[in-house]
Amino acid sequence: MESRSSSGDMGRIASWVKSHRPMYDRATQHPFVVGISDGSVDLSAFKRWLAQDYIFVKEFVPFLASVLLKAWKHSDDESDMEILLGGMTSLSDELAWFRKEASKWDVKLVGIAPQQANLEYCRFLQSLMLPEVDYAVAITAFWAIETVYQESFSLCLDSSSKTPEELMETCQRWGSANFGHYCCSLQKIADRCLEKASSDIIRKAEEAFVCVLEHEVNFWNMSCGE
Ligand SMILES: Cc1ncc(CO)c(N)n1
Repeated sequence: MESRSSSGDMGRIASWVKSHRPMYDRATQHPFVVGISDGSVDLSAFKRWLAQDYIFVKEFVPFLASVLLKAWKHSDDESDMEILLGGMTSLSDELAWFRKEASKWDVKLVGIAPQQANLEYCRFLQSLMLPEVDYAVAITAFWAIETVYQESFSLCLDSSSKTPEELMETCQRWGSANFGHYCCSLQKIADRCLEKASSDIIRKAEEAFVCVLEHEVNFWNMSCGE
């Protein structure tokens, strides 16, 4: 009998992580994050990341709103809405956390210009907000964006890591088991949508996944000051 998908028992998402492993690892084990986990991170790089990520997360709100709208229109599973709404709540929390963290580090958040890599990433988000972008494509990108941070920062919480105490809160925000659980829920939604998607949509979703990985690497590079 023919298997359910070209990837056999593995969901689409897991099969893409496998087939794009080198790029996935570049995004989730970047020197910036490795530097946090071994304590060698340059604090001026961390501060640059903090201010730039605040700009990014503000753009992430309308992106998530567009995903919510697509779920409302096209999802056949009511629980998607609940999961995404939970994500919206944590974004509101996250923005408040950025302001608190910035004041702790004496980092300015107002009047900061987004750097090139950030601008390009935000532009990519905007392209995914268009109504003609399929729910399956948007939710795949959303899963990927959250998961890169989850994998990255959970590395900094490993028992063998030497993450500086003052950076632990940052790492816990995205690296926690709770956030990991949320990413798994997003993966299940994406896999379910992709199971029913046309080959054209599947191709676009894979492209969006790879684009997210590239933008994430560029974002880390920018934070390192490259
Ligand atoms: C650049 C970037 N990627 C992912 C996340 C996760 O929300 C974030 N805050 N910033």
